[in-house]
Amino acid sequence: MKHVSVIGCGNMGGAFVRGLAKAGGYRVTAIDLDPDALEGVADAADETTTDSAAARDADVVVLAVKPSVAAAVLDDLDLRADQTLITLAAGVPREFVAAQTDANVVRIMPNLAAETRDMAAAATQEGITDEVRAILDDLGEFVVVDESKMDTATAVNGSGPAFAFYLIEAMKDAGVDAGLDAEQAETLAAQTFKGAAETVLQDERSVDELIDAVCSPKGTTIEGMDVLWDSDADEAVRAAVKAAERRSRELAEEFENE
Ligand SMILES: NC(=O)C1=CN([C@@H]2O[C@H](COP(=O)(O)OP(=O)(O)OC[C@H]3O[C@@H](n4cnc5c(N)ncnc54)[C@H](OP(=O)(O)O)[C@@H]3O)[C@@H](O)[C@H]2O)C=CC1
Ligand SMILES: O=C(O)[C@@H]1CCC=N1
Repeated sequence: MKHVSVIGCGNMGGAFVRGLAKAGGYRVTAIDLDPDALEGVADAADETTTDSAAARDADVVVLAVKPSVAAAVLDDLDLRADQTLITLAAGVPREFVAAQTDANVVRIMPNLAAETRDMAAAATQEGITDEVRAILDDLGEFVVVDESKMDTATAVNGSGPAFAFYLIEAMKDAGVDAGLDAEQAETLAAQTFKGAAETVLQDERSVDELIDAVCSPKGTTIEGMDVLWDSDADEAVRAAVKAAERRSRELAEEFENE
């Protein structure tokens, strides 16, 4: 059984802890300075502690604190060369982390769906091991990218859930405005996004072919698609991704200047 310690059990670290607990086969230690954060993962973790020294007992340590406190946490950690440290802080270069620990370091960009084991993650080739691959497999889907692509991955799959939540809400609101019950509209909108995503992942057809499959001749969908094709909706999504990517680059520059 692999022993994984998660340092920082807020939104992302907490999702990691709960996802690993659901996957099974892991001993999970949750580490956070905030007792409320530990309370939030107490049901899922095998043990909780405020003492970061506990990370020395793990095979794999997940550093899930804010980029601004990563350096201070690393300063206190005294990991061994036979341990792997997964860093997931946005904009924090792998080399910055590797320079402060003896552990093998891999940088990943995960997302909140670690909790339901539907995570999309990007990982650097450098530092990836079979045990890291197994963890990422257990929490969803992952791709290996060159670290130069990490700012883009941060925007697409790290920030991406927020963009998808926004689109689901827009679909839900449209249903509510037209008279659907709010709870039912949320179920229909969210399940539609989930089903569409699953279809894209599993179906051999391209997205254009799938759109075509939904558009019956002279039917309803083509009327809605004409509105979308004539709009700037795709431009707005691109602009959101670009803005998040730019911020990831800015964060990285702050670390490169340290
Ligand atoms: N949120 C997301 O969807 C994603 C986040 N990330 C990355 O994950 C990291 C964490 O983000 P997020 O989970 O949103 O942040 P949160 O603030 O929700 O969680 C961070 C947690 O770390 C705790 N913490 C602070 N200092 C220490 C310390 N020295 N030792 C142990 N724990 C500490 C915080 O406690 P306190 O609140 O008391 O400070 C908090 O509970 C960031 O680097 C972010 O870039 C990556 C992908 C997606
Ligand atoms: O907003 C952020 O900075 C973090 C990184 C990706 C998702 N959340």
